[in-house]
Amino acid sequence: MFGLNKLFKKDNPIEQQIISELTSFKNSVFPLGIQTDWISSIDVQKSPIKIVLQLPFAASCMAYMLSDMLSKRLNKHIDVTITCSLPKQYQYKKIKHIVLVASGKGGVGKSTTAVHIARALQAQGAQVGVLDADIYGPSIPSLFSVADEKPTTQDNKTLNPIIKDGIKVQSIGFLVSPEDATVWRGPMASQALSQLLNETQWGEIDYLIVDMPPGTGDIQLTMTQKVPASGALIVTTPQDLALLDAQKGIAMFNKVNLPVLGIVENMSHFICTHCGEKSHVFGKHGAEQLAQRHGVPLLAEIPLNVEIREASEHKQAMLAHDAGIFEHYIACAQILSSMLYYQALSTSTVDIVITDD
Ligand SMILES: Nc1ncnc2c1ncn2[C@@H]1O[C@H](COP(=O)(O)OP(=O)(O)OP(=O)(O)O)[C@@H](O)[C@H]1O
Repeated sequence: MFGLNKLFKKDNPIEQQIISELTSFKNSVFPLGIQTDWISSIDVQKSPIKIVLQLPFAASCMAYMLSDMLSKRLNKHIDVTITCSLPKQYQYKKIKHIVLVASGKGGVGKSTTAVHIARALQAQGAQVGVLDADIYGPSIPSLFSVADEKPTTQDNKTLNPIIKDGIKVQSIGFLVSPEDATVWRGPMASQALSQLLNETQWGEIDYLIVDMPPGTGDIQLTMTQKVPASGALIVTTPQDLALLDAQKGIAMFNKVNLPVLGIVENMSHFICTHCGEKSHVFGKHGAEQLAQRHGVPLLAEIPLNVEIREASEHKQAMLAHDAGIFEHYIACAQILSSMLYYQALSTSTVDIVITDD
């Protein structure tokens, strides 16, 4: 509460109103409001009024909506800037969070989703890595258009990740041919994943996104057990078969007590570019019902979209940050990042001091 006293001692009424609006603002990214110690500065002398927030998760794109909300409420021109600085709590080496991206069924857009969520986290100020553990079809190198590159080594023991657009990329596809990897059994695959995780020079990373092989069998289970992850994201399409397999994915993660952070429904609907009509090509409400049944959030409903397909197939072109469709990934990344912050907060040890008074 130190921050609150410090800030409220200032007697500028506009400043006080801004603080009060920010701390009482709640949505899915700020479920408990904006804490006063996240407010770095408020400059009411400037026009527009400048506010700087430093968040412990990656949600800098919330700045637009907060600027708009405050400008309307105070009837003044207010400009919010957000930076991201995660607490220095490491889950593994210098990695703060590891998130597994999984799907029960192949071809639902798991790798595409993993890549764009990674990019959305990075676009919001986080340091991000992507580890491609999909032994059946490692597509991350081609999605980042680094398929022809090979990781280098300085000490002949560890590998440097490939760095693309500021994201550190490592893939099983850089090291073994897919033909060799598809015949692996669980222990070999999980051993390869551990090696890639341990023997890559990740440096300091906020979020390591792991693209898992599709399916819910022995291989995926042993791989999950080998990685000290914060949680898993399940990607599915609205089709019955995909949903059934997504359910098996939830059961698999429950079995090993790994929190399912949420479900992403990919190819959720199609919006006609001519008339704007929304059609549910593969069915409706399936992922929503699945999420409700298992008490996990539905983090995004990503449309079937030609820009997404072209971005992954034209290899040289990733989905541009300013493409309208990218907003779906931004929104998903913000909630994911906020959830991970609150999850870590609730699991970190609290020292209880009992005093006489
Ligand atoms: N929302 C979308 N709209 C249009 N095309 C998409 C969308 N999501 C993914 N795709 C396309 O679907 C194909 C499969 O995607 P992707 O490789 O990401 O699936 P996957 O689940 O990782 O597959 P697997 O795990 O079997 O390798 C790709 O051609 C990709 O461009």
